[in-house]
Amino acid sequence: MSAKSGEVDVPPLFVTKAAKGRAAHRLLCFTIMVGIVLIWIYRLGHIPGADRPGRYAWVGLSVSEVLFGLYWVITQAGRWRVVYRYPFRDRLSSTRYKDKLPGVDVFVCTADPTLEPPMLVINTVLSVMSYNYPPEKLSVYLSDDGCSELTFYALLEASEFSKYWIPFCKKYNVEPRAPEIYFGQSSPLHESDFRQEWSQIKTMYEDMKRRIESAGAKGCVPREIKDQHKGFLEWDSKITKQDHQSIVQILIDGWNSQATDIDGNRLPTLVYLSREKRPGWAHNFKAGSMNSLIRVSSEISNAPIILNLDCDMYSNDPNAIQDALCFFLDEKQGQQISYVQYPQCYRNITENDIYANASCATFKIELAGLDGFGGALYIGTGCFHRRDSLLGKVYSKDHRLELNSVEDNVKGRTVEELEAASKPLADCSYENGTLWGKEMGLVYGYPVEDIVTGLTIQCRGWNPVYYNPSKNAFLGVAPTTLDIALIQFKRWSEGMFQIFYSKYCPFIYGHGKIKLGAQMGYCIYLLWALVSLPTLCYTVVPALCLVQNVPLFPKVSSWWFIPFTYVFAAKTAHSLVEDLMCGDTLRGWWNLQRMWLFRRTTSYFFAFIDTVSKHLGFSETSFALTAKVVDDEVRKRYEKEIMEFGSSSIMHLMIGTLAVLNLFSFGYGIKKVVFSTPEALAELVPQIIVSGLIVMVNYPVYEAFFIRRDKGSMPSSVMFKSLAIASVACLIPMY
Ligand SMILES: O=c1ccn([C@@H]2O[C@H](COP(=O)(O)OP(=O)(O)O[C@H]3O[C@H](CO)[C@@H](O)[C@H](O)[C@H]3O)[C@@H](O)[C@H]2O)c(=O)[nH]1
Ligand SMILES: [Mn+2]
Repeated sequence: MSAKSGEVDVPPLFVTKAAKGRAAHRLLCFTIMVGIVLIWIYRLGHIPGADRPGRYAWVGLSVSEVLFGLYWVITQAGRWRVVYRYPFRDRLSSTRYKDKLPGVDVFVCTADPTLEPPMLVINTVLSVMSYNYPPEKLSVYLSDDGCSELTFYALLEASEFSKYWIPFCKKYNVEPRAPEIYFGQSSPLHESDFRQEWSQIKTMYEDMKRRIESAGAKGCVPREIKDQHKGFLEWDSKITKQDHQSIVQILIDGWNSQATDIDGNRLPTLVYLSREKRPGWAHNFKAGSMNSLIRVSSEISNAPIILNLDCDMYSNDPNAIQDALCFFLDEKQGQQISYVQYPQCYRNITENDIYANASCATFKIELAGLDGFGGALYIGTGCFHRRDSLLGKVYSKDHRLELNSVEDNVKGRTVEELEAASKPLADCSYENGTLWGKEMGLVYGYPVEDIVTGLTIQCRGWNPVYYNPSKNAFLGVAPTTLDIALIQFKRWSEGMFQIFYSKYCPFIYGHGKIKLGAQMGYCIYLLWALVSLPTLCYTVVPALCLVQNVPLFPKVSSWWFIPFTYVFAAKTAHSLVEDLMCGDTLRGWWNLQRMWLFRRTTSYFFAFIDTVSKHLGFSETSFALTAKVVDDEVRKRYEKEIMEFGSSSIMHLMIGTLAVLNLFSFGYGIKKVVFSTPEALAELVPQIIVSGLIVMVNYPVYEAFFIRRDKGSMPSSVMFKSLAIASVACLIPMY
């Protein structure tokens, strides 16, 4: 910067670099595109005459291939301009920024003490309370949509335990700072002060865990404990999850110099919130809870930076705040940055990731690709926000980060005064007639509140950042059964398709506000539900036509066979190489292919159906919470990477039926190979290959049908239904 402008030239706090190999990748894309166009030309030029069978099937496949091709073009937005971000944490620690560190409010959301056990929740809370960050600038808020006395009790215990845990963490620099994980990982070898303290803290932790879990088993908090804190008075006999007043309890008043740990150091502020719920009031799921958190925290600490976490996402890096601040505080580019999104990584991924939860390529490449177009997604957790942009402010040049401290904001008020002042902000009626949920805070009406909110923030002129550090900053819990995994994807794909169908459709809403690449990038996800249709067509039609000897592809010996083979091989090889480069195993990649098929034919398809039925007014938006705990037997199977089919859900029926159908057609194909002339065979070979591939991918389904006998195998009712539906389908003539 020139001396004229009066600013000093300072080294940047972060840099952005383009990924390597862009030219080679673009060349590959080009060849694939040529192949896709050739396929379209072939389809158009070879439609069977009205007198030949398979005309409709042909049209179906053609439409599918056009949709696949267009969708493929859209997905290129995630790979065209990949960029990586590199913050310089060390530069931030220079004296230049010492007194410029902003306050940080951490929001943790929980919604159900059974699906999200209090111990899990407080581990997350403890991990963020012990960040290497000045405690007087750090406040942690827990929003409990479950309004559970047990969760409150656990948080109260955690506030006591933190007085020992935080100094222990900082003194010995232990990691990670979620005690459950830490104590489960290692133990000090040598006799030392450290070891002694380690055992003390561990015992203390286990005692606390026992108390909390026994209260959980009884379903209530013991009387003698309840008498120790005024907060329990809120839970009278009438309270239920769906019907209760606002509860705000400040458990640690971090601005008070008396609130210290056992070594006399200040503690971060800790607040419990359960917003009001009343029958008949829409509570807008997580978005509603986040908006209450924004308001309540503004009354208490009002930090300019907000970190938003799901209750299962513990902090794995005690210095993560510093990294994120490098982006916000950078002199030149920081002003415009609205949020810094981290990838959603999991702690419980097995070696070959049977349910493909890790999505390496998505997190390592695609999201970084969207960032290249200025379209970094907000994915709901692991995200640092600027309070102002989250509140709905439009970006402007003279915007600055208010560096107020908790103390300034509290203005000498007592804990009771603050609680009383913030409760009304969490009441149902508070938002009436305001812009909350529309132009302020998180957007209401979509089960993926995060994606749509991120989009609106970008359209207001802000520039978010996607940052994927080599050391995971947060680790959550991934689904451990097929059903849970598919239901999660159903919620996502449904929510995203609803956005596509709304006024927020990126091509319309984002037009002229964000780059075309970013608009397309959003649609990679928003169109998930729609790609279920061509995928279903491809898994059903070639198989049905095969059993009736109706050819749908060019002969193997024809030139036209080449583009089909090339597009398939190039895309497959590309995804394999990409996945292996991202650190996945070969089996992991194979599992991903299976989950790709399962998700598209179940989650996305049912999401599509539900979206349409909602559009017609048959049903309402819901939010199916992802369970974070399963019973021991199920967990063991997950750890052994055995697929869990043990329920007769519609998802399983769909998967089973498609698997059986392709097994039939593949069997029929093999019979043909053995008994027919090469002439009669040549036309059907491509379909035999398609069915063969589907059969290979579906191997665990047959195993669950015919071989396995454990509780995670497919219920026999599902098997009989699948067999029946597939057999009937094979008898329908194809015209
Ligand atoms: O009414 C609700 C429902 C959910 N939650 C919380 O929202 C978080 C996410 O719910 P979860 O069931 O774990 O969903 P996931 O499928 O893991 O969520 C992903 O997708 C969601 C959008 O569908 C985002 O909100 C999440 O941040 C993102 O992690 C959890 O902490 C819940 O406690 C609430 O606070 N209130
Ligand atoms: Mn989750």
